[in-house]
Amino acid sequence: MGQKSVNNEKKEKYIDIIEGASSIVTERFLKPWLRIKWIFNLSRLRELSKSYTAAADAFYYDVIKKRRELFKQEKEKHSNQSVSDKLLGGGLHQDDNIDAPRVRPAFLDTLLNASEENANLTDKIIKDEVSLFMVAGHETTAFTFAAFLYLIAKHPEHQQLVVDELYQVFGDSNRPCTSNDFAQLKYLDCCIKETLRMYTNGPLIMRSIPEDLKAGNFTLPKGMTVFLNIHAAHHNPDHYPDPESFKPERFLPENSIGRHPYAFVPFSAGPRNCIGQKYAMYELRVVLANLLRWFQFSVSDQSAPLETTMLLMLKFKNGAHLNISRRSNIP
Ligand code: HEM
Repeated sequence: MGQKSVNNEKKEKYIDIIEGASSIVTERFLKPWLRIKWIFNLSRLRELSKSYTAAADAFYYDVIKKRRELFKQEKEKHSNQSVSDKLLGGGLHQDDNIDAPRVRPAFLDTLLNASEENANLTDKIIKDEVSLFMVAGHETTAFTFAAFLYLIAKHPEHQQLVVDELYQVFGDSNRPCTSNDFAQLKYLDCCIKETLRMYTNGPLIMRSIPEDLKAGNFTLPKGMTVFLNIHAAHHNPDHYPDPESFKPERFLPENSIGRHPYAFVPFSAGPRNCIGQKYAMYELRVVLANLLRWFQFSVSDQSAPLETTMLLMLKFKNGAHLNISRRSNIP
């Protein structure tokens, strides 16, 4: 959002708010009668939900206010130049190289800039967008990083294959990984995909049906809300034999021939799929490539179970505990 990181106290408060709000959404997932408005309003969750929403809104409005102030200051400083040119780095195009060292506009800056010309883009709308992106963009990638590192730590033979691949691409150089390297990082990609399959962060999504829909022998009536179980699709032995095992090689091109296009949908599919998919994959590849070049990951106890829980999204109950050491071959 173009913000320097907030202090720890604020960060912890924000995490508490999001976890509290997520637990209410999860409870309404699991107890469908709580999705009936008047029943929900009679429950203890209503007041709790209102207080979380108020606290979260205050946090987001504060982020927007501070950024808007900066916008104003910049405008006054460079009154004969467009604010966006100064604050956003200027002259950006969709197809600019993402690795180029020029300043790219933060998402919030783009919205603030647009709101200067369009009064319909109110702070409330901006707040809704900021909150959606903060929640959808943080937890998801953080969880996937943790799951990947856990799996790779538990399976040193696969970790070695990724490290060998990285060595082939980077050798002893310490230049950073960029999108130009992605085509050569095939096994890393397989491991990321296998992580997204095994630990699908959004295991259940919901859709409202706009018209009667035939599904096998059933007709689902128009207006019904259905759950789509992505976790189940990702663990279907017809598509993924031995589904509970970590086998990144399933995603090698030669082993993916004939797999149903919707058998792997960690970012969902269709018009409301994940808008951050491309960015998330970019972030995962760059960060994980760099981490594995410098550090080695292992687990102390191979047999220790890794418990997960659902709090709107999938989470580790007690974290994923890893041993990390520097690689000896660092130039
Ligand atoms: C590993 C990382 C990620 C995973 C697994 C993931 C997964 C998903 C899934 C499954 C959905 C669809 C939910 C549905 O169909 O109801 C979704 C939606 C969304 N994601 Fe992601 N996501 C990730 C990263 C990100 C990032 C980094 C951003 C933003 C920078 C982001 C922004 C969004 C937004 C805004 C939506 C809502 C789109 C809409 O409703 O039209 N996601 N994500």
